[in-house]
Amino acid sequence: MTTAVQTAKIAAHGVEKEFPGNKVLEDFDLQIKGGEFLSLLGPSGCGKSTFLNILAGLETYDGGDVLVDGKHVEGVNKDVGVVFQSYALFPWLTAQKNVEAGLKIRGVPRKERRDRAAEVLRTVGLQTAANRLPHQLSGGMRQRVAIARILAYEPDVLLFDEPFAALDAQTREFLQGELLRIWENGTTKKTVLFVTHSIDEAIFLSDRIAVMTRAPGRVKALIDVDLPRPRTSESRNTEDFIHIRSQVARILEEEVRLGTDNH
Ligand SMILES: Nc1ncnc2c1ncn2[C@@H]1O[C@H](COP(=O)(O)OP(=O)(O)OP(=O)(O)O)[C@@H](O)[C@H]1O
Repeated sequence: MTTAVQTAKIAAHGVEKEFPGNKVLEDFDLQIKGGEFLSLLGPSGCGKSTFLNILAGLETYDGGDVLVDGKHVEGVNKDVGVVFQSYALFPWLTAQKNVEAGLKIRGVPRKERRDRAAEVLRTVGLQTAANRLPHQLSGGMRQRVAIARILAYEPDVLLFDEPFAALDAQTREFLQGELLRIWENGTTKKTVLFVTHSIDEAIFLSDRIAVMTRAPGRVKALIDVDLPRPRTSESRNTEDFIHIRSQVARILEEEVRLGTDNH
């Protein structure tokens, strides 16, 4: 194992994963530094979610190494926060209680649960909606509750699996900005893996983008996103942004075309 693998916050080395009759990950290598925001892009079905689930301990793997803080991932890792596309909120609990539920599982005492939930709901701009049930919230608000729920227990590592994919374009851009604000203002920078299909979303948010091959997936290219922070909606119109977009699109298109040529 190389030194880089040992010192990275997240390290995947030679990861193999096969579902029955379906090789999904093959020789998958990726290192993410502590405090880095990395997005994972790739053709549909290339194994992005599978890798994220492996990191969260929700899925097993067949070979290679997957390490967080130098330790092999074995079983569900409570120090890792995951936000999925579907909000996964308890429909019968208010926003406040949904956030508290995550803390309860971790054994946080009641008073502290209440205070911390109120604080993170403020952080995501939902203080006035704390007593509403999920069906009384918009999609964007529900996803903010899901983000608040993981922020409440302060994991070092945040994993996002297309969290904004179900939202309208305007809400999506708004929440991208909000997520960056929260991440950039955190007292300790969290390490983020963000799975998305949107090239623009990946560029706007990330320090680096990993582009995967079609299945069986491995990392095909790593692209640095050297846009200054804090980023604003203006960042999206800069020459650098547009240049990175065409670079990433070219790599992705090549992979998708190779896939169709084979069928
Ligand atoms: N639990 C499972 N059992 C069997 N096959 C699975 C399972 N989970 C995923 N797969 C298959 O593994 C492959 C990779 O799926 P995965 O969801 O990781 O891809 P993805 O890159 O996230 O795709 P998308 O971009 O379309 O969301 C797909 O062919 C999928 O059908």
